[in-house]
Amino acid sequence: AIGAEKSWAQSATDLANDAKTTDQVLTVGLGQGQQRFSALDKVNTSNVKSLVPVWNYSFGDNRGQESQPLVYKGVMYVTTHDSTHAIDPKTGRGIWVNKFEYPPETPRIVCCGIVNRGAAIYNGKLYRATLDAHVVALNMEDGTEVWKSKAIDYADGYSMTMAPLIANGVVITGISGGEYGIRGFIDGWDPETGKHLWRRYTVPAPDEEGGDTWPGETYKHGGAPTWITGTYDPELDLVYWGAGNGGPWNAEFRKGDNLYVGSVLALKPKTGEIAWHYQFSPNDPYDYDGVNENIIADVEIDGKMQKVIMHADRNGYLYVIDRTDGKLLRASQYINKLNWADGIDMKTGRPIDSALTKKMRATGEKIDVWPSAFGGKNWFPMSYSPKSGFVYANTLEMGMSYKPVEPVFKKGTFYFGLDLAQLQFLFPDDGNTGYLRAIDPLTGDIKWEVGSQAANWGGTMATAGDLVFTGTYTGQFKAFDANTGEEVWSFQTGSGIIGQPMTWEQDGKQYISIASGIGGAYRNFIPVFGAKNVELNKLMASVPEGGSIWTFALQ
Ligand SMILES: O=C(O)c1cc(C(=O)O)c2c(n1)C(=O)C(=O)c1cc(C(=O)O)[nH]c1-2
Repeated sequence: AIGAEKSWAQSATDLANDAKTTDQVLTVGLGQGQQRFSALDKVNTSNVKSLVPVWNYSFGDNRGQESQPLVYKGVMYVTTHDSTHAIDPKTGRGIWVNKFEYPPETPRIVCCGIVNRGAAIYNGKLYRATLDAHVVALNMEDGTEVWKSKAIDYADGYSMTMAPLIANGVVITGISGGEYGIRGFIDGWDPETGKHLWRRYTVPAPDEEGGDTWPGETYKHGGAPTWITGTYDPELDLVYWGAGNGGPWNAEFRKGDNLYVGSVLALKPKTGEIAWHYQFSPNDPYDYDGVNENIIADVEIDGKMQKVIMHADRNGYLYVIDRTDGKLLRASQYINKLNWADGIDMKTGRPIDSALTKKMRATGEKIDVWPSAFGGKNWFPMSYSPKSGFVYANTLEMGMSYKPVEPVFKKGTFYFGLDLAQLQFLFPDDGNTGYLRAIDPLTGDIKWEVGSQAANWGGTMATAGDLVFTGTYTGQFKAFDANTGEEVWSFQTGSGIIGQPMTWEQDGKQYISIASGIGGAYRNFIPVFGAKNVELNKLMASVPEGGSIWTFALQ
């Protein structure tokens, strides 16, 4: 049988080396630091024109496909919202499928897309989360369930879409539900038994540190969801995990900084203890979340090598932060239009409220704010190439009309405190709702950009072959020259792409994979809150559903 000789030796060392070992991909992000950079250069700018599909595997599922596949010892593992698949990565033949059910009412408490973003693997088991807020371990050999542990009751507005993270022998998971007035947290689990080890609330109780940043009982529905997988630095033994928007969005009913809304937390993986935090958007009135990925890199800044994380926040600023202590090193605007703030105060690390935000806070008047609640970049991860020194990000150019009103908490329903009848997405005159951008993380300079009418909603991957791969909403999987932005290859995958590219090598050949299958928040919300953009809606409606995974190699 395929993979029968496996020793299941993947360990903490294998995980730490994942970015270097090109014959396997053990982690979402192509390494614990999630640079999404591959050292493979067999496919490069001079031969990428000969990239052709090797196989296509159907999930038999019409939901959005956001999962990044993993490859270990000649088997590919990929997740959907309700199934996990093991596939022979050379032929696309299925090996096993684990299909599971969640209560049919679950989608009602999922804000943005019936999706799953991937799995983690460790010591012979594959870990994933379920939409109804469970964590599951599967036997990698045959897909049977080893354990299943409940994180929390989905009926209270909690769900799970992220991939788990393995750090220092602990399975770590976050939670979704920021639109439903949850109280966010991060959990640690025992990988062998599924025993719950610790919970770190991302909204502190009144008697905990940071508890005084929440008035009265507001912390109970304070949000700060943790729906994007964190990164791990084994040397510092710190996990970097984002905490999202406040509940309700309307911040006048929770005056204060509201820790740890819109923040990155540095956690000790064994205990969940907080080593430091940095808050991107104190009080966050606009659903700017703070959950986006934190890429680990070592870069020269001010004449010395520094251990940093890079983070393109939904609030429109790209941050470089010292990952040893949380000190802000750089912050630069990475989108065209931003009017909620006048910049970041480099001394305090805090954004400076613009006159517009001050007016909204003082009067409660309707405003047109940029970026929109989707942010300058949503969940779809950027990549960082240590070769070029640039990050490659799919960015968004949208604003929103925003009218705060008094919030009403009702279990399992949207907790916004906004007049939804007046919530509208706003679009730039030139018709580009998003750009793929090569950005210098230290200056914010944009080296090149490629605009799209329907914004790209998937991740990017950079390679040593000087290529950047990403997919489009309308279904083309594309490669760009990392240095010039020239489109050098394209293939239509049949449905829209909102997945995360990955690559590995097997028997001397480089393979590149991407899931195709439209869905996610852009699909769900643009037709409702962006209905005035008739052309965009027509284009988006023309994209057929259909979940599958494609794998490519040189002819
Ligand atoms: O606050 C949350 O808990 C939460 C969860 C999720 C999710 O789990 O997918 C999204 C968001 N928020 C969100 O704000 C958002 O824009 C978003 C986009 C998507 C997607 O899959 O396209 N998910 C989510």
